[in-house]
Amino acid sequence: MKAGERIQELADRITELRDAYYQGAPLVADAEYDVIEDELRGLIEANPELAPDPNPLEQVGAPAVLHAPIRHSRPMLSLEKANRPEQVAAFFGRFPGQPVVVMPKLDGLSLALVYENGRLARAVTRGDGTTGDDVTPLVRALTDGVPERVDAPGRVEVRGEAVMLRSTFAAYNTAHPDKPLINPRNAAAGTLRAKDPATVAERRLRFFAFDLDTDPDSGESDLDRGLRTLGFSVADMRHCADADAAQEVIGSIEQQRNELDYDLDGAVLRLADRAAYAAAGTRSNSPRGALAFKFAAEEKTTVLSDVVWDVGKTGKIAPVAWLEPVFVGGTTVTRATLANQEVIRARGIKIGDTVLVRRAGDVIPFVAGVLDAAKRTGAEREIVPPTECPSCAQPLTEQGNSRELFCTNVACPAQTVRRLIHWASRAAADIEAVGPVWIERLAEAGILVNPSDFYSLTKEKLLEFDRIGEVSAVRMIDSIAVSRQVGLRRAVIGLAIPMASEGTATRLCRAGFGSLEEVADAGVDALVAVEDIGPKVASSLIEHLTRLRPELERLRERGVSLDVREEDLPPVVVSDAPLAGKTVVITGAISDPRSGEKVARPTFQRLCEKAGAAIASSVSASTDLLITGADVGASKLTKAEKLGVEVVDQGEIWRQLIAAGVA
Ligand SMILES: NC(=O)c1ccc[n+]([C@@H]2O[C@H](COP(=O)([O-])OP(=O)(O)OC[C@H]3O[C@@H](n4cnc5c(N)ncnc54)[C@H](O)[C@@H]3O)[C@@H](O)[C@H]2O)c1
Ligand SMILES: [Zn+2]
Repeated sequence: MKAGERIQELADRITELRDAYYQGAPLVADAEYDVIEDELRGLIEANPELAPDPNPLEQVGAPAVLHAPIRHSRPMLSLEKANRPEQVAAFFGRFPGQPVVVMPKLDGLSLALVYENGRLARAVTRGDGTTGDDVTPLVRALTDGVPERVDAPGRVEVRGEAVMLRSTFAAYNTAHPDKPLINPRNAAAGTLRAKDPATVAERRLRFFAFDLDTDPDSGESDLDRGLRTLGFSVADMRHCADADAAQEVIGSIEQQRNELDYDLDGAVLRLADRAAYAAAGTRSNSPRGALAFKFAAEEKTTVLSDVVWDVGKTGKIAPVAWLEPVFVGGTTVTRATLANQEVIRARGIKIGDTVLVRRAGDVIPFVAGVLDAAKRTGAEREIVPPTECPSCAQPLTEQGNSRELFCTNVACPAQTVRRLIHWASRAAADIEAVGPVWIERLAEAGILVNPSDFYSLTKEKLLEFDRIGEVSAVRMIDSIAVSRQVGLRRAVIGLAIPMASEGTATRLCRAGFGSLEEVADAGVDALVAVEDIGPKVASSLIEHLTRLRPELERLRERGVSLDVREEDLPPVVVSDAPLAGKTVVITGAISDPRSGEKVARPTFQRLCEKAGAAIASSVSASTDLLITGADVGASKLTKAEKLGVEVVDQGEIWRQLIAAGVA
């Protein structure tokens, strides 16, 4: 094909994809759309004379269907993209000596908030960049972080991103299996397209500011400070003196991506000084004073080749998608969850479909839906839920409004294997040397049925199997022996009692229960008296521990400890506790200065607790100390600095712990 034809083809496709995307019904994943833009950009660079007219690469958004059009005071643009360090260096090269901030590129939709004489006058979407939609009532009703008043005279315009938090997105999809949202970005955009705020009341959004327009003679010259002074939550901006520093911050934002409660698709570099940013001017569709560094995609499309119904440790039968391998969220994904039959029905998914796979954060990958149903050939097959257990062939029961399927046969072989694997897992007995494949083999041979059976295994028994040598057999037996010290907390986890979470196990220990038998004998009232344990969790504990009574006896007979372990008890605070009353956050790698050995985070936390500290997981205004180990990420430090939290090196804390006799 000639370049000119290809250029036109790509331009048409981009227009089509943008229209669909900005109407809330994308046809492809963003990463795939970006590939098409990149190809077009490359072709136009090589053949400038063949540039299409109009050139979609010089336009912003799509000519939206506007209900209440408002013209922007200055255009709301797209951003120039980069994905290589040289491009970051080139950006710094263009603005020698100018301070630059690096911040996350939030994946939501941009809004312009206009304040007149201190009052919110309008909230407007980007639209086609020149004209957007007035969405003030929806923003007022649904978006957190948009103050009604700011302390500034005249006209002030604040721009930023409205996002749906991942937690809001997940909670909404759990509560509404019949009408799931595709992803947080699409959900945010859809929310602000609603006709009536009441219909989308559970879809709350959050606004993070990243741009400020005020009377040039007044206010702060630094963007971050200017926005904070007005009372906004600001995209997390970090000042960087040079390209190396910026590249480091970009790396740390990408690394941190999984821990954040919002989607981000890159990092934005921008001149920190407002006047310098304005003076840099714009290109046809992007400001010159900013650059977007793109991260690896968390969503891709691929073909759903089959669906397998998997029996879990509690008997839940969950649909698992088998996918053509796809690189997403930093790994190659071949399996993803489809949640339950309601979700499959609501998303209209069939075998053979091209589906959107999302792998964001630490959540297991899931199939978010079919994007382009027009691509169907007719060869797709319905996904039919089973009527009997794929493992034991017993009839299934349906539970809850998402109609989850359960096999209630306690002797179900698949459940047995899952429960054994769970018992051996890290969070429970941690039988490191006996992996899932071995557990399955031993279960098939009838040697393993209950967790207690691990503890009557012998080296001789293992050596009867094919493909196992003396060394591994000994390793397996040793590993099982060590796991006899499992203790109350991890045993509760390992027994996979429905509704009892890891938190439940921790709280039982801290509430003073001395053993698993004590919990089993406690009665509902005593269990409900424990913090955060409700009547349902309490009765599930009693029901299952009563059923498991003979198993508990067998475990005891075989030398397994079901008593509370010292480390799971509330810490006994030493007298003259050096950290008494302090809320501390620990970050970085910790090691004992006396031996140089690495110390696990929970162990160090425990020492700090004994020294009187309360442990928090993230830095906030109520944090007293940030204790830093080796290799500390920039983000926590910046945050501590901003909030005025004292930062202390681990060396100083170790000195205090040792002096107080804690360590
Ligand atoms: N799937 C599809 O079919 C399809 C179609 C069109 C576009 N898209 C996607 O939409 C995006 C298109 O680019 P675009 O021009 O709309 O946006 P962009 O990627 O060029 O980025 C500009 C936008 O980034 C946002 N942003 C977030 N954090 C920011 C920050 N800290 N500072 C400045 N801006 C920030 C703003 O909303 C701004 O409008 C791409 O990610 C593309 O993949 C997808
Ligand atoms: Zn079964």
